[in-house]
This record gives sequence, C-alpha cells and structure tokens, in this order.
Amino acid sequence: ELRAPPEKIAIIGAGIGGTSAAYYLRQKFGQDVKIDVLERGEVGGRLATVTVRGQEYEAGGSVIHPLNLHMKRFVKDLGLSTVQSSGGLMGVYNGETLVFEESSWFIMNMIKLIWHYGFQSLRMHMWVEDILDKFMRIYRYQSHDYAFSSVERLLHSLGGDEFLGMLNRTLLETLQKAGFSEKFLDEIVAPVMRVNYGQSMNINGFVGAVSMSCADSGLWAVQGGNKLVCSGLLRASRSNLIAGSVLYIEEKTRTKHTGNPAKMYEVTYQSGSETRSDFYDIVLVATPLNRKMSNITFLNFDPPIEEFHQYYQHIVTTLIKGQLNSTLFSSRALDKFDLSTILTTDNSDLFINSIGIVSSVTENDRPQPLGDRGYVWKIFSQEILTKEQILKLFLSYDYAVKQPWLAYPHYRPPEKCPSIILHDRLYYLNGIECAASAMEMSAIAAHNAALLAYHRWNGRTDMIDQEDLYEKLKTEL
Ligand SMILES: Cc1cc2nc3c(=O)[nH]c(=O)nc-3n(C[C@H](O)[C@H](O)[C@H](O)COP(=O)(O)OP(=O)(O)OC[C@H]3O[C@@H](n4cnc5c(N)ncnc54)[C@H](O)[C@@H]3O)c2cc1C
Ligand SMILES: CC(C)=CCC/C(C)=C/CC/C(C)=C/CSC[C@H](N)C(=O)O
Repeated sequence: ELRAPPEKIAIIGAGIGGTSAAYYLRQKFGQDVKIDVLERGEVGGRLATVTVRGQEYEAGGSVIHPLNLHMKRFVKDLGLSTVQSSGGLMGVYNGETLVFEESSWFIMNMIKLIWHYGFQSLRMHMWVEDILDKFMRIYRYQSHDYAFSSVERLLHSLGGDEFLGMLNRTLLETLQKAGFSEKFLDEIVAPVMRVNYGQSMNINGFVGAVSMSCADSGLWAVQGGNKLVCSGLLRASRSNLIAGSVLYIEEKTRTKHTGNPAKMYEVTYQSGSETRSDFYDIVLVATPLNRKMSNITFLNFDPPIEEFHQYYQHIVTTLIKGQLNSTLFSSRALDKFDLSTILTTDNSDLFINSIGIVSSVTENDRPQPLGDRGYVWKIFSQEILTKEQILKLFLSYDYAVKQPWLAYPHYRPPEKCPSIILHDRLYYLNGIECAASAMEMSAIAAHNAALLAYHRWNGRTDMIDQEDLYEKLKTEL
C-alpha cells in the first residue's frame, strides 16, 4: 500500500538534470505534489546558446547520440524538432602538420584509415559498440522502475566488474591493454578526448568510451537549442521555477497541517536582495556540489554531509565568424582547404583543443557561410584566446564571442563517485558525472533519483539495488 505523496519537493538547478528530475518526479508522485525548481542562473545550465550576428549557436552541450533514449523521448513528448549534426571532413593537427585527413569518398576514407592504422578503427568501433550495448540496459531497468542507491551499483548492474574496472583505470591503460597501437591512440583517440572533454587519455575508460561514441554517425541536436528541452520539461511537469541561489539546506522538525510533527528540509536561498526559505519533504540537488559551482552549505546534519571537492575542468568555447587561416594547418590556401573540423594531438604547445565550422541552432543542413566573411567557427581551448591567437587562426574576423565554463569533471581514475543518497530524503544527481558527463547521463541520474525517492518514500526496498537484473528481466519476457 502506498503512503500519501509528499507535499513539497525542491529541486536545486534547472539544467537538464534538474528539469528531467521534475518530469520523472511528477510521473511517479502524481499531480498533487508541489515541485519547486530553484535556479540561480538561466534555465538550461550547461545547455546554453550564444548569439553571433543574429543567429544562435550552441555554446555548451551540443550533440546528442542517436541511442540517448531519454533525450529522444523528451524531444518527442515535448513536440520539439531535431537537427542533424553536420558531418564535414575532419583532420588532425599535431602542431606542425595534419597527421590525418578525412576524405569525402567513403572508400578512400576506409583505405586511408587502414593504410594509417590497420584495422584499429574498426576494432575501436566494436569496442565502443560492446560498451554501448551494455549501457543500453539502463533503459530497460528504468522502464521497469528499478533504482540504484549509488553510481557504482548502477554501473555494475549494466556492465558488471568490467564497467567498474573502467572507472578505476585510465583510458590509455585500458586501450593499451586491449592492444591498440600508440600511433592510433595519439593521432585519433587523444584528439577525440581533447575535443570532447578537454583532457588527455588519462581520463577514466568509461568516459573515454562515451567520448569515442561521438564518432558514430547520426548525432543530433534540438532545433532552436538544446536548452528548449529544459524549459519544456519544466512546463510539462508543471513545476514552479524560483529564481534564487540556494545557500543552505538544514533538516528541521516541523508541525504539518495535520498537526503531526515531521522531519523536513529547510532550503534557504537568496533571491535578489532578499533571503528566503521554505520547507520540503524531499530535496534533489541537481548541480555539481563544490564551492566554485554551487556553494551550498549543509547545516546541522548528523552525521555531517561530506564536503565535495571535485575539480571541474576549465574550458572556453569561442565562436568566431571569420576566414580561417588555413595555411596554419596545411600548405593549401582556403579555397583548396576542405576540412570543417580540425582536432589536435596532445601537444602542450597548442593553444586550441579543436576548431570546427558550426551550424546555427535553426540550420538543418550543412552550415552556410554568413555573408562574404566566412563561416562561424567553434573553438575549444583551455584558456581565453588572446587577440593575437585569434589573429593567428583567422585571416580576418568580424565577431568573436567567448564563453568560459567549468565544463565537466577533471577525470583522474580511480574514480570514487559521490553518494546519491546524501541524507534520508536528500538526493544528489551530479555524482554520475564522475563516470561521464553528458546530457543523457544527467537524465539517467534524474530518472534514477526520482525512482529512488519514490521507492524510499513508499518503503519499496525491493525495487532498489536488485542484483542480476539483466537475467531477471530476460526471463520475465
Ligand atoms: C562546453 C561544453 C560542451 C558539452 N558538450 C556536450 C555534448 O555535446 N553532448 C552532451 O551530451 N553533453 C555535453 N556537455 C555536457 C553537458 O552539457 C552536461 O553534462 C549537462 O548539461 C549537465 O547538466 P546538469 O543539469 O546536470 O548540470 P547543469 O547544466 O550544470 O545545471 C545545474 C544548474 O544548477 C544551477 N545552480 C548551481 N548552483 C545553484 C544554487 N546554489 N542555487 C540554485 N541553482 C544553482 C546552475 O546555474 C545550473 O543551471 C558539454 C558541456 C560543456 C560545458
Ligand atoms: C551517454 C552516452 C552513451 C553517449 C553520449 C555521447 C555524447 C554525445 C557525449 C558528449 C561528450 C561531450 C562532453 C562533448 C563535448 S564537445 C561536443 C561537440 N564536439 C562540439 O563541438 O560541441
């Protein structure tokens, strides 16, 4: 028998994690519960666009994998449209020369890859596919309402000791052990890690596999901007958005309107010049917990809630409309230069991680040049680019917009993921980023936290941390 639903739930953060949590909590707890989403910045968080000459471009989370089923479902349920991420040709620059260049002919490309790296790229594709196959089990578990109390248990249920092992070893160790050559790792794998996570092959093997999956075809984005999913989910869940920066969370005993005392969480937040607070039965924290990013203090918890010190990688996205100085990368002049993305090898002398032509959030086709002064290029770098650096990259440019981020965890295996259950009815979503940071990972964490909160509220421990779920659900068919 189910207990009466909670009266009020707070979610801190209106990024994809917080807004999908609102959506799944509404599904589980029904229409009567009041859901407040507290956000101190913009709805969308790390899903954000910037405007270049009147057009919007993704500056944060931009591409979505075709097998990211939560994101797919949100887009469908919210009636949004999608755009395909434009392919274009990719090259890899090592600071002196292009060590690899894609060809527009499929066969030619295959021959080039085999010539350079033997069958390593095919083996890599198979390695990623095997991991994705296991990863996809999460959708089955979640559709049957199963939840996990820790990131490690969730990953173990998907890929057993192999997945936990990937969290504890570097991608480099994992792939060397699997027999990949140094040349392939340096010229293909390391550049993919640099464009996606701004880090070397010393990240954990799991996030390495997630990052390599971006080489698959069929990547897509939301027409109008990925952040539209967040505002759509807030609306669909009929949550109440509160503009405010959460300062403290404290457990207190309150007398409910039934006259009974109950343990609740007091959430104190700054809204403009005012400090306000409210009481909640359940709280979900959907932002990375550290001083630099959220600065939330947990007051008077016994035992105290641990301090989180996870270091997030500083990355700068720069969008520039201009004419590329192609001679920086090759001897060919711009009219003969057909690459639209240039990745870089792990060379500390380079001041960029990658540079590529991007489409605006409304373009559904190949990117178009904006007027006569070239395409819009997206550059990822560790530091803010100086004018001199921009002038090295471009023959001319007429607009540059820079967006710095604390983007994703600085991965340093072995990873110890933060707890999901911080206290009795206080949950933390972003611990999942220690395995891999991506929109879909936040959506998975949100669904899991909503199920976990629901089962724990109703005392349904049988739905939490079930072992051998894969086998159990197979025989259930
Ligand atoms: C440059 C870049 C490129 C990326 N590219 C991709 C990609 O192509 N594909 C992909 O899948 N992922 C990508 N990612 C990762 C993806 O964007 C993130 O994993 C995801 O958006 C995280 O969502 P979240 O809701 O968990 O966190 P966030 O989006 O960070 O949301 C947390 C929210 O909480 C708010 N907040 C923080 N503290 C407080 C407080 N005290 N009180 C109230 N509100 C607070 C913040 O303002 C923020 O809005 C990229 C990230 C970056 C930075
Ligand atoms: C979670 C799974 C199985 C797959 C997600 C794959 C994916 C889309 C990962 C995103 C990785 C990431 C942080 C990319 C950042 S850069 C993206 C893009 N190259 C750009 O130019 O913006």
